[in-house]
Amino acid sequence: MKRMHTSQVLQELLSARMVAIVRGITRDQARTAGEGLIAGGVRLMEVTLNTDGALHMIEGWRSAYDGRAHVGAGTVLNLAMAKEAVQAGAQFLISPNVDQAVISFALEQGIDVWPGAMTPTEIVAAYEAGASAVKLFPMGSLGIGYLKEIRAPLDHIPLMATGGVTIGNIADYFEAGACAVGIGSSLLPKAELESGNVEAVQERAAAFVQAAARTETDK
Ligand SMILES: O=C[C@H](O)COP(=O)(O)O
Repeated sequence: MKRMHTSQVLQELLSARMVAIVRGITRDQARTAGEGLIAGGVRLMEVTLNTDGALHMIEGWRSAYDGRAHVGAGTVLNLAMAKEAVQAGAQFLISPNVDQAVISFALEQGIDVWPGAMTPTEIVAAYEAGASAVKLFPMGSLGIGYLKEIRAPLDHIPLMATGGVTIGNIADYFEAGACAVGIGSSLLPKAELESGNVEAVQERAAAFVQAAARTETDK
């Protein structure tokens, strides 16, 4: 099995411990989001492919924030979408599902792929196929207890908890064993993006970055 445990993007994920997710935003809002996230210290940013103009946003963020953040594609459901995302410059691929063709393609391209899985069988299948981490989704519905139980037999697999992560519960996910979290709506509220308030995005992003940062008590 090919695995990329030493990739720079994975190291960044394990160090920053958070990925900012944008979904369903406009081009103007992507500019506001990008500027605020970067200013707030976010180092991994994902545009979901079910966002109109997602590929342009990935291209735009890549050229605007090169060297400051890694930009990836989310909601990569199949091989065709994976190819488009990589063509646009995506540096990592995230999915809500486990698709072997997407994983194989990412490995061929030397790009990290973090498929979304819920059950132990799906999680192990994704990892055995070569994913460098697995997105545990949807955490908002599964709950912290689920993550804790899954970690017991699967503590060799880095799990990125995604769905329902807020500033109020983010610490619980790390305590339960998440290697990182994916954060969408609570990090980038629609109203803030609609008003173009870069400072508000920056402030919120900085609070999440600080909450995700490793402390001495972390394992
Ligand atoms: O795919 C990930 C989710 O869209 C993020 O969920 P969230 O908005 O609850 O953070």
